[in-house]
Amino acid sequence: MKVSIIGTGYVGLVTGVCLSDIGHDVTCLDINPNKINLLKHGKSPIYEPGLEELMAYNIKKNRLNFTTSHSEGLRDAEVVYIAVGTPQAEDGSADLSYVMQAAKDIACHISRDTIIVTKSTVPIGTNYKIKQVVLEHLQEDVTVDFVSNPEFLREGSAVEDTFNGERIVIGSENEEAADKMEALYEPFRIPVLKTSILSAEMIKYAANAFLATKISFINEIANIAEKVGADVEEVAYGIGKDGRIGDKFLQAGIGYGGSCFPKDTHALVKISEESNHDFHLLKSVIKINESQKSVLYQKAKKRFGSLAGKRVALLGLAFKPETDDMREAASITLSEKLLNDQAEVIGYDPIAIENAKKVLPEGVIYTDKIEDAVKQADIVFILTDWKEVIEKTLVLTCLFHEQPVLFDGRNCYSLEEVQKFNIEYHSVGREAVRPAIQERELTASF
Ligand SMILES: NC(=O)C1=CN([C@@H]2O[C@H](COP(=O)(O)OP(=O)(O)OC[C@H]3O[C@@H](n4cnc5c(N)ncnc54)[C@H](O)[C@@H]3O)[C@@H](O)[C@H]2O)C=CC1
Ligand SMILES: O=C(O)[C@H]1O[C@H](OP(=O)(O)OP(=O)(O)OC[C@H]2O[C@@H](n3ccc(=O)[nH]c3=O)[C@H](O)[C@@H]2O)[C@H](O)[C@@H](O)[C@@H]1O
Repeated sequence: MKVSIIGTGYVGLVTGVCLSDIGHDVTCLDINPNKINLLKHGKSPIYEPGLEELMAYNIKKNRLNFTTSHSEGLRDAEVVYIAVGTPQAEDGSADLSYVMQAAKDIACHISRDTIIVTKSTVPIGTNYKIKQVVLEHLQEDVTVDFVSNPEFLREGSAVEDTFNGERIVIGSENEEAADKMEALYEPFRIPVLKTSILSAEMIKYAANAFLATKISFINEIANIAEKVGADVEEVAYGIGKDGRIGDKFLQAGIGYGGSCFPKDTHALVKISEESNHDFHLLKSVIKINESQKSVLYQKAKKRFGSLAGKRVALLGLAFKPETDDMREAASITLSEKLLNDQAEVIGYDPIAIENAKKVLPEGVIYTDKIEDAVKQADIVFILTDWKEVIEKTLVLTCLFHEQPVLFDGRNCYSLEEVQKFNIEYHSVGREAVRPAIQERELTASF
């Protein structure tokens, strides 16, 4: 099928590349000329495992094109996806200006019967607004159908998730359009769920809100576990074995970040308010997450009193491993707090340093070697569980520091493993581990 995708970000680009890989003729359109220029040269503007290779393969097969031109990008398209950003507006709601602009652009440039598919995460009822805008601006005498097709991929495994998703949601009020979309996705062999447009839009927000709730729930359990002497890793394992609870998204840590959970939870609170409903639960989830981002800072303050003059290494700056996305990363909150306390901050990330420089406060220094970050620091914080960070941090901290103190925001190590090292180790929802000598001194003083 001839498919066009508006917006070549994490969702639009991955969707376009994967649809071309299953044989569709795909054109990706973006208003950012720098992105399109890179893409035309086979370079991905984002770091996403496997994406660049797949892109190169399909460009070569001549079924994947990139353009900034609406007339070129939308002409002859049978299916047009809207995959532009829906960032958080100041009042917490989703900013729909990019979506509505895309809707106008489509209306002005399509030249045949088209299905307009909204992949961007949009508040319930937005597809009707898109329909209104399109019909107002339509230039040709063509038939347009509307489908809500929310996206569930995760950054860092976006290609893998697209090929192996657990469901594809197709919200439509037109059976023929829904069938056509089902046929388009058929080669993926992923179960298709056909719903109303409004339900499809709601499924997306409900899914993200539920996952965010699981994370805040386990983080609260972690905070209590520390106080009562339980171990959150054991607790998560124990409750995750119950099939009704499930073992996923129970990793305690420094809270969720990223481009979606934070903004989508706020947007759903706003949607609820507009429907005269007070979503107490979700408001608490957001509040818990905000305070959870400071957990390592609080622990370090408690341990050292003042952090002034201390150099803190932040290992992992991106909001999660395998991505260069810095949106709502815990490193932002932490570096601000540390610098405010007159601490020095040295940041390391295997991929995200260039993006980090654009958003972290002035004063943060960077290194592209984890060894340097640990060596130059007085205190080490693990913020993102990159494979390299897990593999090297414990050993490097012990190697370079006379009295090593490690604050682990992702519970990368088992306590048994840590006990083999002469290190002071603070993690989330578990007791602190003290070095053997310090432990002996503590016992002797009683
Ligand atoms: N990032 C993710 O993992 C996921 C994102 N989503 C949703 O998908 C949507 C897109 O998210 P991302 O891909 O992260 O956004 P992004 O910010 O990475 O990319 C959006 C792209 O749209 C382009 N754009 C904006 N207006 C345009 C226009 N009028 N014409 C052409 N291009 C235009 C921008 O230049 C940018 O390249 C959002 O609604 C998001 O909530 C859904 C699931 C996963
Ligand atoms: O709508 C979206 O954009 C996407 O949002 C999330 O995907 P993403 O934000 O890319 O990454 P996740 O793996 O969900 O992680 C989000 C954050 O939660 C944190 N997290 C995740 C899982 C967990 O158990 N604990 C935890 O703290 C991660 O460290 C990260 O900061 C959802 O998982 C996707 O299904 C959804 O499509």
